[in-house]
Amino acid sequence: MVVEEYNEIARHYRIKETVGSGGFAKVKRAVHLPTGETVAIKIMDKVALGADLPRVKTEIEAMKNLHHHHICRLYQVVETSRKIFMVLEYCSGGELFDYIVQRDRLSEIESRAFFRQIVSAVTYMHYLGYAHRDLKPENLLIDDEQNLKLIDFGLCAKPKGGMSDQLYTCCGSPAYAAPELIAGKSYMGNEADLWSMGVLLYALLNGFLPFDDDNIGMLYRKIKSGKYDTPDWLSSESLILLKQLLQVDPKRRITVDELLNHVWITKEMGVPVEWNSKYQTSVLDDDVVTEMSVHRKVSRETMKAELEKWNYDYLTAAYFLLLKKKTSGRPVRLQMTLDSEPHPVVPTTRLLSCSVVYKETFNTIHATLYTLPKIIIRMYFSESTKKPLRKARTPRPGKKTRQPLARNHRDNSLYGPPPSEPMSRKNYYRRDSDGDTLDGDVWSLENCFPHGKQQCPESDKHSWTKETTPLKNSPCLPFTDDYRKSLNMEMANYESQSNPLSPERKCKSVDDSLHTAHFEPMTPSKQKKSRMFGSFERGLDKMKMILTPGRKRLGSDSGPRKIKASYNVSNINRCEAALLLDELKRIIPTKHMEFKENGYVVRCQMRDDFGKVVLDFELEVCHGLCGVRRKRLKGDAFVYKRVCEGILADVDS
Ligand SMILES: Nc1ncnc2c1ncn2[C@@H]1O[C@H](COP(=O)(O)OP(=O)(O)OP(=O)(O)O)[C@@H](O)[C@H]1O
Repeated sequence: MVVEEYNEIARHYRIKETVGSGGFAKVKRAVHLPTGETVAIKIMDKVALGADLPRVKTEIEAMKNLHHHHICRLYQVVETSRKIFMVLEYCSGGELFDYIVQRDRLSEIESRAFFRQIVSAVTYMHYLGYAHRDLKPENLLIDDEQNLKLIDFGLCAKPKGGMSDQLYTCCGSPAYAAPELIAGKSYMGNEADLWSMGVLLYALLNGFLPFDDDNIGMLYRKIKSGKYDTPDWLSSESLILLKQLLQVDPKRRITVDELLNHVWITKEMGVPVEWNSKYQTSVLDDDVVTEMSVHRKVSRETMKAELEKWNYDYLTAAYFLLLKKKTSGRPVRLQMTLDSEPHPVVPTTRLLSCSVVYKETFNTIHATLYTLPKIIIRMYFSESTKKPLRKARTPRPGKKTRQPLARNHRDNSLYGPPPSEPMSRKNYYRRDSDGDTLDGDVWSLENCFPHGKQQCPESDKHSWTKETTPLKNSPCLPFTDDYRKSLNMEMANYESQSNPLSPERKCKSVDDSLHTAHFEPMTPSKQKKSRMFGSFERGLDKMKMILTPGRKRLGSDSGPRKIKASYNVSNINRCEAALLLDELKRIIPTKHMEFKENGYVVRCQMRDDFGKVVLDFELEVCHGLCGVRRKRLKGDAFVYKRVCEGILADVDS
């Protein structure tokens, strides 16, 4: 039963809303019940991961070794027969990308404050022998104290021979990729990271990318040339540092050691970047151990011995979260007893990190007793709207299949009607990422490196499945009320998610980046090429709508939501919500996107020619000054930005 997949995690966490999703995962906010602390839970489906499962292992292993105040902390890992849950430090401030979007570009002072944190995290990683290989503003989250936390270690590499070892796998996001990497040469992970940091710094200071082009070939040429615009507002020190970072010859590129003390980095602060971790893991905290031992009714020594196993189980999570409370000056108190008794998870594989002993003992008993699911599972699609599904093209294992270059073409057939091959109910459930009727081989984290050798897997070895859209004939189907309710449901809502986790690739190899070439070129008038994000905001600002009173929206009797100003809300003057919504709905299909409407929320999805959802975001018309809340759920941030700009430019025209 699907329910069982969540039992283990539900013992200690109350799951809340989805806060993001990537190629691999859906990320939910959750509350850790024993401490009351908020966490993020990254949920991955093993079948959907397929051959990318080793990347998850890479990420978990790296996060277990990396303990730094600017690296997102891993608290717990739960592996069930079909799911992997990573419980992570929650970053409430969103992505650095969105932060820049809101501000057009950052001041030099603010850029420096953020960049120092990035330098600190990356230097720490490099000293521990790790290269991140996917540094970009989407992978830097902001916590509630405005500190950056680096995430997404699925592509990181820890060369056996240390940083001097050459790497060969071409991965990461193309706009941030170093010239030696896109040239297909061997490269050094740390040098490639420094190039990406140059791109990042440029984006912070300017609000657009140094190398950008709709055409991937052209983008590569620009990167290899190392030539970029230097706007007037850049100080001479900034220009020097950018030049040192964006050196085409990796051997002439600045090193992290030089960076720590760089004149731009230390300007106005006077001190070099402190890269040593502020976290202490070699000695356990006495107060936390005492609190936990009292609750577990064991001696402090026993408690210490359990914690020192660093199993990344519920005990590790409780330890880290109590420690977090302590460091932020709050009482080190558990609000409920730490329950060691497992729920009846019936894993086909051993958990990666949880104590296996108790699981094996109790699983047998509970598997027998546990018959009634505790929660109701809803399917939000009614029969009439259930989408016909089909299996997407399945690249043959072993055969390296690249995403077709055709994505470069601006050919509508790429977005043509989704394949209509119907899928049986059985198959429907079979491919549901949160479903329990999936069959076939399910790998575990333990057996995903059969030869004990970590490889960057060829992500194209998936058996892709896709969900065709009910929008084929009708571009505007409202969500049902059930779905609306389900948005607020906690456990029961997993089955009713509108967008089951799709097995999108994690490794955005350079060829993969052709996703970015999907979009119509902007006409000169629409092209605000020099700006990375601002046009989106401006486009919204310029929307003028005619006032029409009192129109009601399906499923939104109460009208648009009132939302406070936030980093992802754009205010628009002089408009009426209903008309703004109509206009958005008119424009979105012209961008070859599907959408679903739920009240004043329009969820937009774009698929590639395999039918895979490559971009997924929400636009919500809000009340007040009339604003649009935007939320990227999935897909490349720059593609998202371009699509949104395109929509708004059309609304504006
Ligand atoms: N710890 C966190 N706190 C808050 N939000 C988070 C956290 N981790 C991830 N997210 C959100 O979820 C999104 C997806 O997470 P992540 O990048 O780890 O998933 P992924 O499947 O590995 O993504 P990708 O395909 O980009 O590699 C992030 O971009 C971010 O918006």
